[in-house]
Amino acid sequence: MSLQASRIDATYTTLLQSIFVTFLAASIWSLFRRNRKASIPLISQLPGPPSQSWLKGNHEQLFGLTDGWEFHETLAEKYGPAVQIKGFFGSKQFYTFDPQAMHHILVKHVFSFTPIRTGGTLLFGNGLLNMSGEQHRKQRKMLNPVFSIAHMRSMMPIFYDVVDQLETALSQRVHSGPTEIDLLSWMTRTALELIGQSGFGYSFDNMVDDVPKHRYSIVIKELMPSLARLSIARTSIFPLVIKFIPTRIRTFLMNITPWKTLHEVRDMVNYMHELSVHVYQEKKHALEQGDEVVAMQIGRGKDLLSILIKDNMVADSEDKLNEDEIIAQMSTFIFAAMDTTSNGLSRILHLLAMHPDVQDKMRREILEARNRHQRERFSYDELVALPYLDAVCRETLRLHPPVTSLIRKSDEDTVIPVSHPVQGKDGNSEITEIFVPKSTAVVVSLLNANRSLELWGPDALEWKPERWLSPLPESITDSRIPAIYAYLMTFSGGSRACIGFKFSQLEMKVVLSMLVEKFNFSLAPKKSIFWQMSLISSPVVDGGDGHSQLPLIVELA
Ligand code: HEM
Repeated sequence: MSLQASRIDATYTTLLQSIFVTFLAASIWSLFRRNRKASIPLISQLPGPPSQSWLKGNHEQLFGLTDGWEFHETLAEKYGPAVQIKGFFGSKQFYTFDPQAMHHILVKHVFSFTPIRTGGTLLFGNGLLNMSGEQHRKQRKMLNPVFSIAHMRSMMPIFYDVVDQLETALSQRVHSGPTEIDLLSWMTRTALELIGQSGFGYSFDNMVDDVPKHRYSIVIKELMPSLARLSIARTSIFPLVIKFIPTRIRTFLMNITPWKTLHEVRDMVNYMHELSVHVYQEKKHALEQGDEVVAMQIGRGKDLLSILIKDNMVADSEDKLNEDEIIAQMSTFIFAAMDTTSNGLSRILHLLAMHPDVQDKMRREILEARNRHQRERFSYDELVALPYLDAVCRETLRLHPPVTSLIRKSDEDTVIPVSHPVQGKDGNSEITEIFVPKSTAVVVSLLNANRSLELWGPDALEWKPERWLSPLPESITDSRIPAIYAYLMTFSGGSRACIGFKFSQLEMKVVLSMLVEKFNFSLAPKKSIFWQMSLISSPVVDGGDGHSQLPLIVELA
């Protein structure tokens, strides 16, 4: 054999050996993974409540208007932080408030879990709430700075102007003595006006009329009930239609479908979109005319939209958002900001009415600070430095998060770890991670995370603002809970966490500091208030007609 032939032979043998070794390693790895996968506990091995029916599973209990609270409490008490619940048609769902599992779902693998939304892109276009992956990252990059503390500070005058109008409206209604007022309605008007003026430099409401007259205020109130009437078509048929049928054919089909509610929703969505386009065009036009013109507008150029348009103009081309994306943020912000904040604020007012001692203490703190600073309007720093006001806000957002659960769908097979071993439903096994197959619904309970006895201590279910005036227990500070704010899951965590949480905090503090100083709030006789659980929890009168309201007695303090 020639030297060259034997070299070729040796190379050939080495190549074959390498292929064999690689193949062997891959087979062992795949066998190991398969065995590991097979040995990872499944959702069905987790403890959980019995299903109400094969068709609906635990769905109605999970979002039950009246019994939802009890159901969530039972889940935490009886089954712990990693639970098996049932969805439609016997499907298995994973319910959790375990810190490590939440970290996996909301932070580490955030884009492998798609949010299941009420209206999705149909309602709010390509706004932040509906984006995922790279597109979401790009929008967040442009929008995060818009919500900076510096911008919140510069919005203070707009906040005060709106709340001044609220204060005047309430004063006029109580000048002749204690009067029953539906404060939810006023908090909703205030929240819409605040996001209108400081979000887009646009006024929706003069805050004078008994009921708001602007069509947007009416539409935004009617939208959710109308969507609810679209029922199962909204969650099961519409996503498929959006995915597979082009927009033009979709619109044609929608127009010829003889369904009144569908047409009403179409008209509302079109109207909201047209208004957003109109506001955007006006803002852009004003910005082109220069700072002097902008300064004369409602937002004085300090509103979120003006800041976003200006930032977007000078952004690198790969970071720039297109016009549709900017316009879509307007409905997104209104939807995300209005009912969350107004119900949060209403909850605080309700609790203050139930606890006059807390209300008095808060009023004393505000009056003392007013004397100390000798000014009609607190500066940003003075306002956020009021400890008791802060404690009342935090404690209410802890015990009563307006959004109680987040619902996600897993986009791939995944293994979710938990912080502490969970006892399997057989009573013997200790589960430290759970195999969650692709397309499984995952429910993150913000409510139970905030109320966990293990994390917050034995008094976790009590409303105690004082807990925030001394150091929190190590069980919560060391828990590695993935919260964006004060160890509370109220605003979620990770890169999809609430972008408006500072805005909302500020809004609450401006409203409370002005109202509690001026007015006294007490419970209306013979009207017991019940908070119903839905997408965003809201108050109703027990035994009433079921419409959301918060009647309280208001009088000058
Ligand atoms: C008490 C008031 C509020 C609460 C409890 C709240 C709660 C939340 C929660 C839990 C999320 C996460 C939703 C999810 O991942 O499925 C979220 C997201 C969001 N919130 Fe808030 N929010 C409040 C106020 C606001 C305000 C005032 C704004 C705007 C000015 C706002 C804008 C948004 C936006 C745009 C998102 C989507 C963020 C993203 O996907 O990147 N929120 N909010």
